[in-house]
Amino acid sequence: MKELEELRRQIDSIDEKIVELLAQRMRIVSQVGNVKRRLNQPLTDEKREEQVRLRWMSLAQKNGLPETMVDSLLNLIFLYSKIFEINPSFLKKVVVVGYGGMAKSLVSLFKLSSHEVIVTGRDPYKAEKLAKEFGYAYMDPAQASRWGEFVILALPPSGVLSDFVKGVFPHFSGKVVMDISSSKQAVYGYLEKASSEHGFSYVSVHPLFGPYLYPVGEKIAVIPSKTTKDVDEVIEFWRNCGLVPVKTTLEAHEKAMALVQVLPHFYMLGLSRSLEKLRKEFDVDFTQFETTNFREIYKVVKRVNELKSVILEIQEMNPFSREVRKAGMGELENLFHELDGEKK
Ligand SMILES: C=C(O[C@@H]1C=C(C(=O)O)C=C[C@H]1O)C(=O)O
Repeated sequence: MKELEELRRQIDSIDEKIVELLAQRMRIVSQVGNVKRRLNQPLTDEKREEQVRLRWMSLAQKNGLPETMVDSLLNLIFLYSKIFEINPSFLKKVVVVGYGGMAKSLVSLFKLSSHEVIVTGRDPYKAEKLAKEFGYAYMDPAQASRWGEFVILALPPSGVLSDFVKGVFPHFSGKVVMDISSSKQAVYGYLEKASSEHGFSYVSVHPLFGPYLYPVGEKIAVIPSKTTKDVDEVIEFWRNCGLVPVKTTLEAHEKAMALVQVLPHFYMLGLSRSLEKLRKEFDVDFTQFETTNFREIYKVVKRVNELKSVILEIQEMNPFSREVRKAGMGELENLFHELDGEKK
């Protein structure tokens, strides 16, 4: 017991040094950012990253550490370096309307990249609670919208279409307004029209990740509209938050989501139901026998069930849903007959 405690004390003291050194590295990275801005150079320097990587690899080899470990650590360090290099003059006043999982995920990113943030929403208490968690403040929706430069509608489509948001439209004038819905069908045309009536710049975005904290390195789809003034500024903003922006069109986005969300979710819901049905029929607890593949698959099945309301909403709203589900069914049937045929 004593021996374990002593070893853990040593680990704690080393961890302290690692964190201090990382902080020191990030402070210098931030100075590099200043120099690059003065010299008008891009923040990412792939050649330099390659040199750093080679140097780490050789140091790791000398010290008996696996290359894969160095690789993962460096990927993370490079990612965060970009955030620490951010142009302070690029920092934005961001209003987050909403306090759900995705609102929280985005606020955590904004915090990481030092943007100024106000959280607002229909329920002031819930909005204030989220704001305070990250050291930010609440303002009422009208006041917040006048204060902000970027307004993020982190709401489900029903929220975007509500009278609550409609009432705030007049205060969006001159701002950049973004929705984050995964299915754009209901909201895109509506917000585009509102933006031209109320004089705001509308850009639709879709974070391609779930409601997790600090989703650095994940992708975000960016869909300009007729009223989008400066899409490059928006792309730069999301890049500076540590995300990877993917510029696209409404149609390409909906088609891609039909393949990336509608079809896999459809299969997963079907799999979930079949498993439940067969579990009863066979009277067997399959979870005791899970294999490596099954464990991964079942994790997804469970997540899909947890997010069922959002998932059903996407099934309902994506304009290509029916077509994609039909194709999916057809292929399952083909497969069924093929496999049946092989048996005979
Ligand atoms: C810090 C720099 O900026 C970026 C971050 C790097 C790093 O973390 O080592 C390396 C290259 C750049 O992409 C730099 O150019 O030195």
